[in-house]
Amino acid sequence: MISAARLTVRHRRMTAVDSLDLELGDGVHALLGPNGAGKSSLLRVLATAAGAVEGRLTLLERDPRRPAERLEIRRRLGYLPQTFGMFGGFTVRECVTYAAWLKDMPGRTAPEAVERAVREVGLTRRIDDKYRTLSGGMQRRVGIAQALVNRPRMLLLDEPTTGLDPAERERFQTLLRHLADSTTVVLATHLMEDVRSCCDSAVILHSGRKVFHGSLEELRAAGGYSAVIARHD
Ligand SMILES: Nc1ncnc2c1ncn2[C@@H]1O[C@H](COP(=O)(O)OP(=O)(O)OP(=O)(O)O)[C@@H](O)[C@H]1O
Repeated sequence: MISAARLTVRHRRMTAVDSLDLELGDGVHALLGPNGAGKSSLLRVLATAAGAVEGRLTLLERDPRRPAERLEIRRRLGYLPQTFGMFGGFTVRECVTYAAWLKDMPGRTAPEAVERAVREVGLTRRIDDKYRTLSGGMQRRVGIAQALVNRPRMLLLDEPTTGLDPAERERFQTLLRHLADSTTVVLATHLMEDVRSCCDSAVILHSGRKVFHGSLEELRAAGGYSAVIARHD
């Protein structure tokens, strides 16, 4: 559950997210908008990786400004940033175990959770291979496994399907549909195919402002993504 009121994010003098009001519950929510609209900036704040400068934010009924509550949020969070790197010498298992450790998962449940997450992204055969020996799409899937390992209640994905082959993209969309019942998923993407196949609703940002929030039917009724953007250009 994500609840934001007049949330504002700035990079120096540039306002990346401007006075955003947003309520998101369980389900898969597309976060759309042109390059530079503020999607990644918003996701970083929702992931508690950066602070908002103004406004109110509640994540999973907790206040991320309070250190103890922020820790509780992080334990229940999965975040795949737009770009990420791992130590090339780590194996897939070690990369995902490292994420489990950062999320404070109990040592006795972590190994099984790591294997499950690696299976969910289809990398079981490569689990003991080094990260640097994987293809770009496979490295992306390691990032997805890291985000999934703690069975997060809130899952934030910044362009997760970039570089995935069609079969893996489909597997990923199916996985998100399974998670939708019990997880608040925010999926920043430029791919309308991802939106159509697995999202319940769409939020469109334009120059840091929310210009649309509704179901996919409502988006169609509004003329589709391009029409909404054109009205605000
Ligand atoms: N670290 C930073 N320092 C300064 N400005 C930044 C920084 N990160 C983002 N910005 C600016 O904030 C605005 C929003 O960028 P952001 O990356 O959030 O957009 P986006 O919607 O994710 O774009 P894209 O679709 O290209 O990934 C842009 O104008 C960008 O130049």
